[in-house]
Amino acid sequence: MDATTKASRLLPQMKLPTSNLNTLTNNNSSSLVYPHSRITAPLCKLSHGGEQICCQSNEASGSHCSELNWRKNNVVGGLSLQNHKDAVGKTFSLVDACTYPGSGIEYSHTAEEKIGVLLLNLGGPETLHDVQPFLYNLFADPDIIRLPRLFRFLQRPLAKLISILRAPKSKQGYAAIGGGSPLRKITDEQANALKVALEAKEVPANVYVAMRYWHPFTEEAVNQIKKDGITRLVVLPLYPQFSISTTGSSIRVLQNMFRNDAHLSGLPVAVIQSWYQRSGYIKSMADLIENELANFSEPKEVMIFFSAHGVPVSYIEDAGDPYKAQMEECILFIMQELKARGIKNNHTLAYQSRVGPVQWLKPYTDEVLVELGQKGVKSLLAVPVSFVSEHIETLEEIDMEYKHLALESGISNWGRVPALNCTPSFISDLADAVIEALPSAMAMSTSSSTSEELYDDPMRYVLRFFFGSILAFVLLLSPKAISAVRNNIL
Ligand SMILES: C=CC1=C(C)c2cc3[nH]c(cc4nc(cc5[nH]c(cc1n2)c(C)c5CCC(=O)O)C(CCC(=O)O)=C4C)c(C)c3C=C
Ligand SMILES: [Fe+2]
Repeated sequence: MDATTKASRLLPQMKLPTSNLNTLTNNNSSSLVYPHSRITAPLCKLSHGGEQICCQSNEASGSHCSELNWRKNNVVGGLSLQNHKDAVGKTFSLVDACTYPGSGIEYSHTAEEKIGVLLLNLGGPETLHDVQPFLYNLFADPDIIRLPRLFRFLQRPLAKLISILRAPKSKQGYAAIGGGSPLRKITDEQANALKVALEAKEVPANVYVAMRYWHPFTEEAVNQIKKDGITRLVVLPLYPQFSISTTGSSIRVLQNMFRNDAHLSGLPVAVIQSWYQRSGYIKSMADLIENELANFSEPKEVMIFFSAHGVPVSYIEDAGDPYKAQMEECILFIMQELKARGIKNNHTLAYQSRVGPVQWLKPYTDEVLVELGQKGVKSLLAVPVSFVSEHIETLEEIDMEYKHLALESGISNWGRVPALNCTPSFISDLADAVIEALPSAMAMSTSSSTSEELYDDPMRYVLRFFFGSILAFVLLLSPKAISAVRNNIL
């Protein structure tokens, strides 16, 4: 059987399964311990303006959502529908647990089918010269600095100000890890490995990388997808857990691009929102932890210290970001897997990398490290858990700053689990996630406006930028403001 025929076999030509539990276990995964990825098809699952445009909203709470039932029966007790408020303050909905459309949509595979996989990632500065413009892109994102509607016009001037003020500190960090972020190189390697893994599973696909804040930007990737004539697309964020600030932000950008493009809005797309619950990911993480524990002289005495990237508390409490809940669930699954292997170490979860004056998710990694040292913990294994590549926060913050702090606090044996990067079992599981998502792909429908449109009118933008700049300039000149910013933001 040739590869295209095999791919066509995987893409059902009949009505897609709806409420039959077996349909969910009828995939490549040999284990039934953990549920599969959370998939949205199409991009229109994220709606704006309180307008309910979630194609599966009824199914999510009803009998169509077989994965939900299965999840409930297997540890998780999953959410069926999550309501978040995006940066624009409007509600959008994510169908969280429905794998299949279940709406009687038929799909016929043809030999001309060209499958694309779009990997979403953050991006990082490649040189020290890139640091400030990279930070500007990050802080100009309304999903990263969530200003009230009234102050939205300040977004870009504020981004400029904060990026200039933070750049020296960030540059120090990037200088310490060799003068730039390794993210592009590692993500490209993951993309290549994923392509090879898909080919090995006889599902040939082009794999694209779309970075949110640095090259290759989402626009570049999407243009290439159009040029290549991709006919079915799976969007796969390289973040295991969903956050408004990461996957949510990238999907918002994609939505805007797809909505405004006749070709793209007709392209069948499936979005994998989160995949921390996949057995392949959980087992790969458990493998890494098990390997590192073996390097300690007394492995059973080691505290397993999960360190996740933080988000401001308001994301969880006001905007309904599922990030914290998903993170806790993810840790639970990894620890269950370790227990099943006879590894019963103590563990804890803390949040790192806070920026700015607001409250971030607690407990904070630096504070917990000091407390553990004071309590007499002697051996500690740090496990970065919100990201799957090495990056500044593993290589500099954990390996340098936190290690130093831990040793100073009395923890004498320090270890750190490497990021998954191109670990074969992990890449193979991502390939399975893509294959499982393929039948869900649907064309997006047109939806309502977002904050980006604010900037569509050049005159409005110029006026806002002008007044915003004056305000930022006044702020910049105020010594009080400078010391407040220096103490809190940097
Ligand atoms: C799941 C991962 C991440 C979440 C959630 C997240 C939220 C978030 N981040 C900032 C601010 C910064 N992040 C920076 C770098 C950075 N962030 C992540 C991941 C998440 N961010 C990664 C992987 C990286 C590193 C990229 C690299 O170059 O290697 C930075 C820049 C570095 C620095 O100056 O510390 C900032 C700033 C906010 C405000 C936020 C949630 C609102
Ligand atoms: Fe970050």
